[in-house]
Amino acid sequence: MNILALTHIRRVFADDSKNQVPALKDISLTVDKGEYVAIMGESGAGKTTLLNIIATLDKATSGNIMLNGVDLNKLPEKQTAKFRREHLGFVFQNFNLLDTFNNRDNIFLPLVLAKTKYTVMQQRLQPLAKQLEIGDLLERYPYEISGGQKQRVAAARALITQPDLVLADEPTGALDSHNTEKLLQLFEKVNLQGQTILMVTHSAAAASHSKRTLFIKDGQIYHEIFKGDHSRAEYLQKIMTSLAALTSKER
Ligand SMILES: Nc1ncnc2c1ncn2[C@@H]1O[C@H](COP(=O)(O)OP(=O)(O)OP(=O)(O)O)[C@@H](O)[C@H]1O
Repeated sequence: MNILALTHIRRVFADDSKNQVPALKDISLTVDKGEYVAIMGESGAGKTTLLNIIATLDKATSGNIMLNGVDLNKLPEKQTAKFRREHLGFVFQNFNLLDTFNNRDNIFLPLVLAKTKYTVMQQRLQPLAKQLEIGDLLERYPYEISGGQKQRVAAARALITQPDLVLADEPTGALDSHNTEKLLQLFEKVNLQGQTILMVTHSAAAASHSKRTLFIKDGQIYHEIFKGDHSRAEYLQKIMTSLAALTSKER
């Protein structure tokens, strides 16, 4: 069953001199429930534009987009924030935690906005905090913890609503190798538990934790590869070969 379906999505921006910039030309893709998809491509290929449209932060110029049976083109403007909160989880490169709230309240924020009972919030947090190794950090503030810890708090905030889809934009971009590995292992684990994940990354190593990698070039899907029965090392090799082809001047 697919949770996300994009059909012939185009996004054209008008730049300062009113020139048309076709950021996405004709994107069709589906993501099944329980998939873990990485999106790669050179700078300017259209990855963020694509993520913003899926995140309901931007609207396509044309084409259809369905998320869990909801036509996002028809979602009234007033309902987008609520829809985002209830159906999507976000993990960003720069964490986006609020320094005025402690870590527990940062994690609870989407549930507070959804008027969830405190006991339910606590019940959901307990196993997550254990899995993410942040149990001892909940009373501290974001500015009192490390980057890796911040990203695990942000992951808890994304996962606590049990969203249909987690959207991750360069989630390991600001992390050292140890914390990168830790976060990627966590993503793999929650994906095995059924969480659907879509992750934009510039890192082939990060993409090799996914089950499928999509390559975008000039606003179009250029190629996709599946992990299938390959080992992580073999999958990584395939990703790197595809990336080399993607970035070579002849193509
Ligand atoms: N608001 C905008 N107005 C005009 N052009 C835009 C706008 N946003 C993006 N673009 C253009 O659309 C294209 C795709 O941009 P996008 O940010 O999606 O690329 P990206 O693949 O995410 O790049 P990066 O890896 O550098 O973040 C680029 O040519 C960019 O300059």
